[in-house]
Amino acid sequence: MACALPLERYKSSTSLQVAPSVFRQVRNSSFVSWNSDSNKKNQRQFFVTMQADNRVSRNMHTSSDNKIPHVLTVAGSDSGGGAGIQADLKACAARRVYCSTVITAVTAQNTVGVQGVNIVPEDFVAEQLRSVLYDMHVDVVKTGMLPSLNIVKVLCRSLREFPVKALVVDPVMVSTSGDVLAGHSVLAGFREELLPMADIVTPNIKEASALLNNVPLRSVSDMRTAAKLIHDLGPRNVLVKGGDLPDSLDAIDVFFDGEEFYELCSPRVNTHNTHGTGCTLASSIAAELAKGSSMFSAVKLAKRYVETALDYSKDLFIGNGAQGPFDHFLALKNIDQCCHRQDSFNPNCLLLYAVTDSSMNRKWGRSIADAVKAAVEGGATIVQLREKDAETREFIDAAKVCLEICRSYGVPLLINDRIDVALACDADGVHVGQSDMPAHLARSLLGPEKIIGVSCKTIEQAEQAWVDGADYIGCGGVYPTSTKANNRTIGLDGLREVCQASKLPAVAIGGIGLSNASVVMESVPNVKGVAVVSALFDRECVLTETRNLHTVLSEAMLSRK
Ligand SMILES: Cc1ncc(COP(=O)(O)OP(=O)(O)O)c(N)n1
Ligand SMILES: Cc1ncsc1CCOP(=O)(O)O
Ligand SMILES: [Mg+2]
Repeated sequence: MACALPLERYKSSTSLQVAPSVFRQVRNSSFVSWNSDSNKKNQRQFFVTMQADNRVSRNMHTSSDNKIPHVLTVAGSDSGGGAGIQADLKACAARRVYCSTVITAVTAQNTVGVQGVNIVPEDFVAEQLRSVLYDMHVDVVKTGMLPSLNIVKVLCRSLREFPVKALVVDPVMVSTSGDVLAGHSVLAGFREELLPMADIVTPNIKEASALLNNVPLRSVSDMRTAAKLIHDLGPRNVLVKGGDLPDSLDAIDVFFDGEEFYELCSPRVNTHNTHGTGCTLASSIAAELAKGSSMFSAVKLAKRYVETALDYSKDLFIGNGAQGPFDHFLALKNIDQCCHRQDSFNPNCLLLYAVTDSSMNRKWGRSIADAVKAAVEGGATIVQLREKDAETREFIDAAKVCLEICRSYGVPLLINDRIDVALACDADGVHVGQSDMPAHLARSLLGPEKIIGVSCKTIEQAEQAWVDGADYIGCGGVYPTSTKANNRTIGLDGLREVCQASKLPAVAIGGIGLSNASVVMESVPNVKGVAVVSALFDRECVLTETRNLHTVLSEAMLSRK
């Protein structure tokens, strides 16, 4: 029976003294070393002590402010470093999540194929699981290669003993080179034990077919049927990956949450460096879940990350085989800057969205930087540089200065229309309209971390923005405006209709200012904020106008609660 022990007892308990020697013996000997009597004794002593101290150690972990999201991967090792445990470790590190590992098999593998597989005895898989789960607080477990039915059973037993926040199952069966990694008997374990426990399962076309007694999958419609049938086996969500679907220009994955189907479409990256994409995707989903994302955002973020990494690595040359690995860290080339940027988009920053205008600044004799500084000092929560007639070089220079100002206030800075300028100054993102660069292309150029907003007047456009990987929509013009010529006004009703249907957070734009901001916030409950040009920048004092608008919006938010 587990019991709570005082901290002093924990500190001096034998677990801390026994553990290192136990681990040394494991490292210096073969897997069967546990058969010796003395090791068995040590092992027993180790876990009896760990069990007794379990509550104390868990309390220590959960109370810590420095807790880092933690994924445990249960998978096989790939000596080539592209897939398996190695891909999982890299993906989690790139997504800034701690990753512990339970190795189920050691493969001799490279970019040509799998030359050998050594399955770890199930007792020792159980041993590794105990070592991690007794000691550490694991948020999410992700599974990859589970080469025997007994290993599946051992894992399920551990998961019942140590429930985690989420279980991500990548039902690895065949390597990219076509080598079999899990025999037929494992399928029964997946169907009967593991899948019913899974929060998501991520089969590719071949794996989905194998899980369903080899039904052929040839189209997106077949993938939908398969997703539904796999869902019937028990997992809460299913992602059928369509990368291998023949005759398709785009890569289409089908996500099914038990109620709705979503087709996640992305342009196919033309590269041979795809070894490890399945492992990386599943680990990245696990990482996002560990950080607290909902399932659907975790899937979208993970897909976005994998697509970006593939695109960055398309010309990489590692190994002479047909399918090379990709570089999980290239997207983080600018790792220092990434570290002090916000981790992911926070929709609350849409509350007071200040959009600059060069002609207004000229009229009032201000530089872009002066206008931006006054707006962020006054409480703008996000800034967009909308400099329609600026020269490119001038625009980049001004954007760099504005970025420094915004970063010092922790306010994101986006660039209107100009993806090139956003890249050149490393802005936090872009805002694009229906006739600008499509959001999915902007995403592939900017990478997974940047914020992308899309102007939408219709439900269909909002749906497309979401499919394209945007973070928010700008919806309007709500009221008539003279800032944007020939812009159709959609009114409060149009705003409400689009916002209610949108899966992305929305900000209202067009003719909004002090006099009507609270009406907008009150009449459209799920609008996140207002984007404003003239009410801030076509005024004598930008600071005062922003402060006043901030007060109005804060009050509107309070009255929503
Ligand atoms: C937040 C926000 N929403 C909408 C727009 C308009 O963008 P677009 O339709 O591309 O028109 P231009 O601003 O480029 O004239 C926006 N800029 N910001
Ligand atoms: C850029 C834009 N997109 C739709 S309306 C609009 C202009 C908003 O400007 P203002 O806040 O001055 O009405
Ligand atoms: Mg535009």
